[in-house]
Amino acid sequence: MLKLTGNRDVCVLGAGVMGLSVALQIRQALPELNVTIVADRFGTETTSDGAAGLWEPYKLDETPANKINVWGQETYDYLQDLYFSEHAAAAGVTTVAAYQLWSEPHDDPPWKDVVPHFRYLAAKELQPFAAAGGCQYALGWCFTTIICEQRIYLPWLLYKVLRSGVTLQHSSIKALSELSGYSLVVNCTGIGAARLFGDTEMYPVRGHVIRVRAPWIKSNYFVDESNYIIPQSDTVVLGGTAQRGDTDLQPREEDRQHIWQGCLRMMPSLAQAKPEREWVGLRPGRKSVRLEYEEIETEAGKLLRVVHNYGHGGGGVTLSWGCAREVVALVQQALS
Ligand SMILES: Cc1cc2nc3c(=O)[nH]c(=O)nc-3n(C[C@H](O)[C@H](O)[C@H](O)COP(=O)(O)OP(=O)(O)OC[C@H]3O[C@@H](n4cnc5c(N)ncnc54)[C@H](O)[C@@H]3O)c2cc1C
Repeated sequence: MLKLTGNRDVCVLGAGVMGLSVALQIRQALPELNVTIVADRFGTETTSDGAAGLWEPYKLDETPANKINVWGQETYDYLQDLYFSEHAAAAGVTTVAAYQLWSEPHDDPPWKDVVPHFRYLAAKELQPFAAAGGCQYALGWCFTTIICEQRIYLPWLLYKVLRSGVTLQHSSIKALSELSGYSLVVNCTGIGAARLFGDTEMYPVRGHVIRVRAPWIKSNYFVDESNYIIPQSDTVVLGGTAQRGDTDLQPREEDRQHIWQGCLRMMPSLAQAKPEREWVGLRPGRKSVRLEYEEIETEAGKLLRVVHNYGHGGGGVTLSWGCAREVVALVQQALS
């Protein structure tokens, strides 16, 4: 039991994969707290909803490898447990073989011991990819990873959040003084943190994906962090772009061409795939993920206790459960 020094009301600001994971874990670990999720976007309007949900620490810049490995491992283990549970289908969690190919020599990924079955591809295994694309690959590796399909997982998670007693409030926060009624705020605003918290270290990383019908594609493929193929239950996600500082949410023809041509080179059978829809989202880029406690003086001169949890770039799903666990520890410390 927490010995509370203030009221029991905690606000989780944001309803993407981070906000929902945090809200649920606070209620599970600290049931004496009242939790309200405040957000101006829920469900399909969030960045999280557009993500394919592949476990892979992507575009995390200078976030220390040891942090990524701890948060990533905890999330991997949690998702793997879900996969082996009766909830796998309802939660949209599955496992896939992942193949990553590099045209130039490349360092090992720092997270290679987090995933099972990591190994380098032999020359004869690279050969079919090279033949399909009419190119040479210097290196490739494969491993088993998890897809946590966000369009299925987020509604499932929201249901669990509501069942745990969390309240939802649909509003857009313009000033931190609007939150001063809470004993603590967990900041899970993603790209929104730049404006609301004046974080100048944040930058958007624009991502364009195309979803196609190609039910014969069952594995994940990645080339040079440039093009990727991620199977989902109903479609296959083809990517992608990673344009730093670009906030244009409209799909562009040159990106469409880059995605199609790049993915076709990897997997020529995609020429038979039927395009379904496309989407552009902004990854919440930051030099390093921000997960820490801060006391902020609001515009109205009041002290606001905040636990920050944002800036997860292209790996928010991958780190979600592990980050939420660390948030809970910080909340407990701050309120004790
Ligand atoms: C094309 C693309 C593909 C991706 N694929 C993957 C993938 O396969 N695997 C992976 O791990 N990651 C992937 N990502 C990254 C992942 O989507 C993000 O890291 C993750 O969604 C961030 O989650 P979040 O909850 O922090 O932010 P969001 O989902 O953006 O949620 C932010 C929440 O904060 C709320 N908010 C913000 N400001 C305010 C305010 N002032 N007042 C009220 N509410 C506010 C918003 O309404 C929203 O509810 C991908 C991203 C893109 C763009």
